[in-house]
Amino acid sequence: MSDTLSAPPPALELVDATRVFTRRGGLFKSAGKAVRAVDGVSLTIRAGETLGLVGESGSGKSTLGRLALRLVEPTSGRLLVDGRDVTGVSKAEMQAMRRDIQMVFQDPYGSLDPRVTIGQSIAEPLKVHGLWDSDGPQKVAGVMSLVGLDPSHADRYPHQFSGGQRQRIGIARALTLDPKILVLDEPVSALDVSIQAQIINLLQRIQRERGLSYLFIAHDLAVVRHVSHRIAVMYLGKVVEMAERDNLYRRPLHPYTVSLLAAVPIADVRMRNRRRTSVTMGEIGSATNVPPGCRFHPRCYRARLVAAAGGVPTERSGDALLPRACLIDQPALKACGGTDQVACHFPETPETRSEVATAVLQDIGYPPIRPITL
Ligand SMILES: Nc1ncnc2c1ncn2[C@@H]1O[C@H](COP(=O)(O)OP(=O)(O)OP(=O)(O)O)[C@@H](O)[C@H]1O
Repeated sequence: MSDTLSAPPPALELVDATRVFTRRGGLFKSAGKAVRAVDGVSLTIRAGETLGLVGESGSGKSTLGRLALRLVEPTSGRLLVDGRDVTGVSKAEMQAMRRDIQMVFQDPYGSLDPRVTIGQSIAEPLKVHGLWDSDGPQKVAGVMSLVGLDPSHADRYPHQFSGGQRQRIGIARALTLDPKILVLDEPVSALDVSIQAQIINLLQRIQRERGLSYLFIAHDLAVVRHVSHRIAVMYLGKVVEMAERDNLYRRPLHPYTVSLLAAVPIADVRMRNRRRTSVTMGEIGSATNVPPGCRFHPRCYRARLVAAAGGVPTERSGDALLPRACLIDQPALKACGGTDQVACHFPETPETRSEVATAVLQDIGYPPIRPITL
């Protein structure tokens, strides 16, 4: 059977989704400037799968998660749920559709009213959606048991629970309406490692039992590797690489992914002795002043490798000599914002396959980037 026939149907699709914010607040230099928090992102979450979403702080992950629920409205682009275009539907229709997509936040304490019992909090979505009836208490007890909470504790208050238990309450709340999709925004980041494992096991068990789809947003690459079927990597509003989990970790193609996975300073070939230096990664670029061309180019070790090896037209940008193609917008750069596993636009040059490139990649613990045809 072909992949197309056997692949599970899409549960959620974002098509060319963009969200632009205008910074408020006169005190900051960036005030009044536009931030393209999500910039032309297309992705699909298939039924029953976990799509991991990684990237540094400020890369647009939370905004993308909120776009999926239309908690923030897209500036442009489309949102499809179960194949149905819900981009332009009314607020009331969208509210009804939210039964199918729910969100779990990093800080469940922040989203739980300290004056309200956890039973009432878990029941709230049923009440908001007009679904509270005589079966309500049983549903609340059922969902509490599902997440490993004792239903007899329904009349307790949030402060009477530990961090891990509060995250279970947050998950129970999200499950009350029996959704098909959960957007999990850093759901374990605030928890101790041992508790993280329990919550992840819980989420995986619920996914198996209920066939849920997850968009799992996280900084922690080890956690994302553990939970995801596929992974999307975001940088300054763009998805720069998306791949099956094992492909991404074994053979990252985008220099940003390589740098993220390496998470160690990368050898800078400009230094003849290849001494370790952190210049390659540096800080994430400015969201209000996105670099032209490939937006990762100011931090890209590979652009420097190519420029250092010669043979391509180069240009000076700041303190670095970089391939001109990295600095200008051209159709080939689309590969950097593509939706399948993609590389930057230099995969086929001899320079990227040079001994130096190989040495650098080995140095940071990854096999050389294999050439692909764009
Ligand atoms: N409501 C808003 N108004 C203005 N700018 C915003 C707003 N929300 C997000 N941004 C900006 O959009 C960009 C992406 O932010 P977002 O929170 O989506 O990133 P993130 O990858 O989730 O980061 P983090 O991991 O820190 O949550 C940032 O530059 C942020 O400052």
